[in-house]
Amino acid sequence: MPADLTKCGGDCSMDGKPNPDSSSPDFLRLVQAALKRHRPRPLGAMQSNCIRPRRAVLPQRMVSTTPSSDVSTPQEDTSSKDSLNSVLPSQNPDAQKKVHFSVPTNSASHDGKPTDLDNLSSHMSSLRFAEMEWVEGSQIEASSSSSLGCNQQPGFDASFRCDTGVGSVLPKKSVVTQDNLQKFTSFLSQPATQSSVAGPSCATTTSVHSTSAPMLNSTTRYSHLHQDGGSSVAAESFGELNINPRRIIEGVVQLDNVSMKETNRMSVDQAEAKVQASGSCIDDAELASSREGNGSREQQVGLSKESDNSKYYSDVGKGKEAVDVATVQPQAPLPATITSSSDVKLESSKVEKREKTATSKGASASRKRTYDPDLFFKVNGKLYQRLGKIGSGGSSEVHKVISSDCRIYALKKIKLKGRDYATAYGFCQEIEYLNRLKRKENIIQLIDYEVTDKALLEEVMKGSFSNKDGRVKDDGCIYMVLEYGEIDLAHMLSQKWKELDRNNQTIDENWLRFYWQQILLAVNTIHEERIVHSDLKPANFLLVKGSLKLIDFGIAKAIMNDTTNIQRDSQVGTLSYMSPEAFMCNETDANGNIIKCGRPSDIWSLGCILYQMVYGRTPFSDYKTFWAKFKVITDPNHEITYEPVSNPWLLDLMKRCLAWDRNQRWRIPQLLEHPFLVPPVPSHPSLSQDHSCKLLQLISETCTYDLEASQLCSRLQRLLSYPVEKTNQSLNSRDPQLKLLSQISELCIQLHERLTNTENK
Ligand SMILES: Nc1ncnc2c1ncn2[C@@H]1O[C@H](COP(=O)(O)OP(=O)(O)OP(=O)(O)O)[C@@H](O)[C@H]1O
Repeated sequence: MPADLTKCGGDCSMDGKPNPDSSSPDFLRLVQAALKRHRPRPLGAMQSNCIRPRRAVLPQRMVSTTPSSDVSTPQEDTSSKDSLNSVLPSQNPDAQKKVHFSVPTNSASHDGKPTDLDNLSSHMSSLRFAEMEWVEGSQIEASSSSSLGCNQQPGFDASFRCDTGVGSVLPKKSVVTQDNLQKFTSFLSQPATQSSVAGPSCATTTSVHSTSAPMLNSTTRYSHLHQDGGSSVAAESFGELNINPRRIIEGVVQLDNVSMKETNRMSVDQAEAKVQASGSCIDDAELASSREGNGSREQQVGLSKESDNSKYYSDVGKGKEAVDVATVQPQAPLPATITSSSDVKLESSKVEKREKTATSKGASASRKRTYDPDLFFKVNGKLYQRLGKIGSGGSSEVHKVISSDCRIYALKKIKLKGRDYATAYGFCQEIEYLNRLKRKENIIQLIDYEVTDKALLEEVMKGSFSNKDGRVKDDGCIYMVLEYGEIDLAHMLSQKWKELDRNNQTIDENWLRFYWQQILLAVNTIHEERIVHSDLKPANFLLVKGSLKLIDFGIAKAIMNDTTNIQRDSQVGTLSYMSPEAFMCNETDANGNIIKCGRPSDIWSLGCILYQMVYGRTPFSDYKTFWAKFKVITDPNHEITYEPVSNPWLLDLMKRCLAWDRNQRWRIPQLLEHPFLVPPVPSHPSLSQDHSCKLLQLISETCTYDLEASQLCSRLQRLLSYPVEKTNQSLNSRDPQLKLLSQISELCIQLHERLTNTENK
């Protein structure tokens, strides 16, 4: 079974029912005991999803406000071409990044039901995954078994309320331990940020370590994020001094064998002298940056005063590493706040000088290790100290890290060695998408990245893909430095439902509205960019500074310019959130059209998320195995069960998203206008005594599920109740009176037609 597939479950035991395959009392006792030892940390703790999904992008155009067929002929705006097209899957059919499972092409009948289960079965077994591994409710087993692809870390809690597709992996320790403290102080004192000779970051990463940064009690101390998304541990205390921490951090050139205190007190001139004396390759441009960044000596003095007060800083700075000159090629452009003013000052001659240095030193020198790889990651010459593992997907490990300027990030490391080029190519596409989504506030921000296999990266960037059959031989890795998310929606939901269960309550509608709207806005952002995510689930929404942001574009796909759909070679997604068409992708439907996935597929996943937010479980959580889910989700006649809810609009909303026919599903702009989010203005209290509106009230009550009729009723109510407010003019003269009457009669006719049509259906 492919490793990715194991993550697809997402169908961990979220509904609290025992997994029949793991119900051995002894086993459960052991697992429970283990979990009890590791209580989750609340906010600030790291999480991980245990069982991962797979998923899809679309070319640039406005999102249609009307649903359109996914099986349709080209409908998209062909004029909008973008760079992503060059790496579209259809152009590179083998480039499917994450192949979870592939349902045989002929295994489904036109109505979507599997007709040749034997074929399907043999196909699936050829992929070497067993049905039992998909048993829903096996979250705990999944968490504790690497065979299920969830490498839960010790010290993490794995308790769930529902099948979020995420292992609740809250790190027991997200702060630097005393043991690591010394190493970290050394890190701060060392020339951790090297000049990346050829990269764009080289001009910006003249390294400088703030000695006054509060020590690494990062979960509690980092107080606000900068624009680049990094959580600045230092920011809080700098703020007190009314000093721009960035300028100071970037301004002080850190030297080896110079204690932190000394460095603090060192003037810019002294720093320059030291740099020159050290024979490092930090050039004038960086020193210029140093000058500019430092602001004033007074600032440094202020800074050192603060650092003097910190017991942590008294014995640091005995760095052993020399300033390292990395020769990493330019890759991700750094965000504005990371790009220092030195960028501007870099003259072309100096850039050339750097490039020469880089070339002469050779590639091997660039990655020469002068740091402890167990403690640090190096990305484009910048060191990041590990603070703890956040989680691991089928393809990656994600770590919480801190940079030398005391910002907290998430670092995603994908090992490429042994992978086929098509898969590796797909991984690189995530970078492509994240670059495309830069500065989109509801998408996690990529701060920096490095692909150690330069040839591969070059191919992705050029959009070519020649080495289709080969495997990555080198010890290649992709490193992505990402904005750090405090908690994901899966864990938030898990905690919320625990709380609700404890107090015997149901979900608070305003809570629901708040997060649902953010979810919609985030997905709208990618849909507007013609990207289909394909793996929407609670675990892929991270809370960053109180806002939900979308992550994991590992299997996202771009919609071609001339279509509304993405082309897939295999089904992708997390089972519990997968749309019927995702299960049947590339099959033929009843009309002989090829079934494709598009934005409606994401809407289905959103429906599953909303359902889970409302009920605490996903719509198909009762169906435990892969086959049971496959059968029920692909059955157009299957009726999803909806328990009663107090707000009929909420029910309506879930149904709009979970319509089996993808053409019936609402698009995001419509969902954003749905009455659940934008409730109709309630009638004025006096209206209840107003007999003229009684009829409308009665009609409203009988057409709860008819959005259009309800809206017509409320418009009529408003016109009748507040005619002046509506017309914005006096009704004393005949003209406005007649105008109003004609408006009312028009609405009455529309309502009449609507109700007649509904009756006749
Ligand atoms: N920026 C981030 N901040 C905090 N946590 C993150 C961040 N990015 C990812 N994570 C966490 O790390 C884990 C793995 O991340 P991600 O889903 O991106 O990996 P992946 O390998 O692409 O997963 P898969 O391939 O299985 O879908 C998840 O639990 C996620 O919550």
